[in-house]
Amino acid sequence: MNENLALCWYNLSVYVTTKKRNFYGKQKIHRVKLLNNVSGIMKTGTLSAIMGPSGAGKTTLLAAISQRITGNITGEIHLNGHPVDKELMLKICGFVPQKDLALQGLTVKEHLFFMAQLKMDRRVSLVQQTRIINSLVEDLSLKTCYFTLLANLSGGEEKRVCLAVQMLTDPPMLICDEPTTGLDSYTASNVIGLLRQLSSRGKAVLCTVHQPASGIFEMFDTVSLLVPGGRLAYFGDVLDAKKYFSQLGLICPPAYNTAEFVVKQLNTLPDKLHEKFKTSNNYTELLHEIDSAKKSIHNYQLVYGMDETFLKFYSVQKQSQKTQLRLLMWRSALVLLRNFKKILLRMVLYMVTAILISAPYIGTKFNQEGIQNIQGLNYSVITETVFTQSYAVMHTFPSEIPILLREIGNGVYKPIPYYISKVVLLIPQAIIETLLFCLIIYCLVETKQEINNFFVFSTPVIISAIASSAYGCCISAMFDNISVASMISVPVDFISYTFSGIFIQLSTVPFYLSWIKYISRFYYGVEALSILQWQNIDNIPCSPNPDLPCIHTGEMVLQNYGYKSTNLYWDLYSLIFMCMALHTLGYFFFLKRSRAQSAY
Ligand SMILES: Nc1ncnc2c1ncn2[C@@H]1O[C@H](COP(=O)(O)OP(=O)(O)OP(=O)(O)O)[C@@H](O)[C@H]1O
Repeated sequence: MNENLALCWYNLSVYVTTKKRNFYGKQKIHRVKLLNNVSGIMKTGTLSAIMGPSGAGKTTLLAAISQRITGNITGEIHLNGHPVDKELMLKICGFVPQKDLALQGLTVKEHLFFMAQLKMDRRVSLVQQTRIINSLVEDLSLKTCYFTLLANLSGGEEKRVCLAVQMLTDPPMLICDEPTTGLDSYTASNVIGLLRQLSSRGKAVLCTVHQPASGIFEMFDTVSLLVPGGRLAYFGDVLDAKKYFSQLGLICPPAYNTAEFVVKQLNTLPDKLHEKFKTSNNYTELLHEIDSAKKSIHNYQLVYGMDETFLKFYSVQKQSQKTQLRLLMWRSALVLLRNFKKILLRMVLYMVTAILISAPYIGTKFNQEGIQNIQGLNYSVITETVFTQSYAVMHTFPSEIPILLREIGNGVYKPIPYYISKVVLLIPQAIIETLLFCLIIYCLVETKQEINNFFVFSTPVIISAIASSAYGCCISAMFDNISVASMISVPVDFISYTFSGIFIQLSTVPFYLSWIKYISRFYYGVEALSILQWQNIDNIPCSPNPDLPCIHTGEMVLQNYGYKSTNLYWDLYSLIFMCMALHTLGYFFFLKRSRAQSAY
């Protein structure tokens, strides 16, 4: 990229709304200003820094400039004189976040190829992709960790992998949030050296640095200094910063780290430094520079209403949603297989539970006493299945959500292929686990009088399992916090299983509560299993004691629990409908969150 690009931001402010409760529990909405009229500029061939105390608003400024924030932004952002929109910024500006999020079960090679296929133009062949990846691996010294799992990378390697991912599309601008945090001074210097190289090759690079070690600060060309409240305290050449501070009477002692000195002043005199800067020559120069950068508009031609410089980024053809789905399924399956031990442990625990559940019912006779036992077993089978499948998804899905919301926010793929890939992988998992679970119970307990086919016995259980994993998906898409999801789920589940028909004769439930059974995952499963168990049975032996009541037929058993023998297909179809409704709801919650989430 040889063109001279200039991205300038003028009087940029960012607001967010926060909710606070007062002493009486009344909710008040506050509008908080995170950035306060900040201006600055970044240009091709320069390495710029943003520095300031923790919480000053450095990350917020980067996110606002790169248009990856969802808060309310005011002010102007111009690229070569044109107001720049989010779509273009996502395409031309790579963003390396402070904490990279990626599925840790992939190796560096797998992660780079996965990202290359989704981020690059789909017309780029695999051979070309490999060539680009190899050259990035060489440039960023990633050869030694090319086959290492992301989970095992060192801090410096992690930053370089993240940089490589952003470099795949060769964006002319690169924004890095604290690329040196957590690194020793040698590695930090290497990372900044790398960014320096990229800027000298014609990229505009901007990054935040917390407190750079001596020598690192001087590697930057320009610096923006922020004080708490997101206010600008300096913008200008790094080498002039020391002079500027000494003009204010703040003299950096000899042999003292300039960056450390500057940050100390920002912490101790925030208001004074902000006020002084607004009346300084540096600020006037900055405004003048922004003004002339805006006027460079005349040098660029518009083609189809777009700046011709960026036409190639607009014409990038992303992978189709079908290919995105295939790639996402490949990634999820790989991570799943790498977690083989966890899956095995889960499977073993599930099978042990099946044995423990069956144990009290082994030897159950088909007589009056056996009725309660068989119904108890039906209830245990469905309850265990519903809980296991719901809570397994509720605990695995949220851990991935921050990663994929960021990937979706950065335009790597669309929400729908991700959601489908997740569901498509969850279904076979639920089927296999439930089949093995049912097999153990079917073999250990003699409930085969009527259910003489194992697959008939397991069908309602499997459908309950699939509907329950849909419930888990829906709840975890709804809440970003697993503890809130669990808190909501516990009373919902408690009410649902109360209406399964085991604890209460369903026909005696008052009409204003009877609807609850229709939203109970437990009710449909237990009723379906009971119908399969008892339908067509008319020879249940009575107790030898003539004083005890006798239930002769299966129909009577069903009536006793408030179930209807004609409801079998209604139960199964209701579970299928519930599954589809929960996934649709889950997808919409997921979509809503992906739109509201900042992509940094
Ligand atoms: N969504 C939000 N709602 C409310 N406050 C927020 C939100 N995002 C950030 N803040 C607040 O804005 C301030 C600036 O945050 P930011 O992350 O930009 O700081 P920073 O300078 O990058 O800090 P650090 O160096 O510690 O990473 C902080 O006080 C933070 O708590």
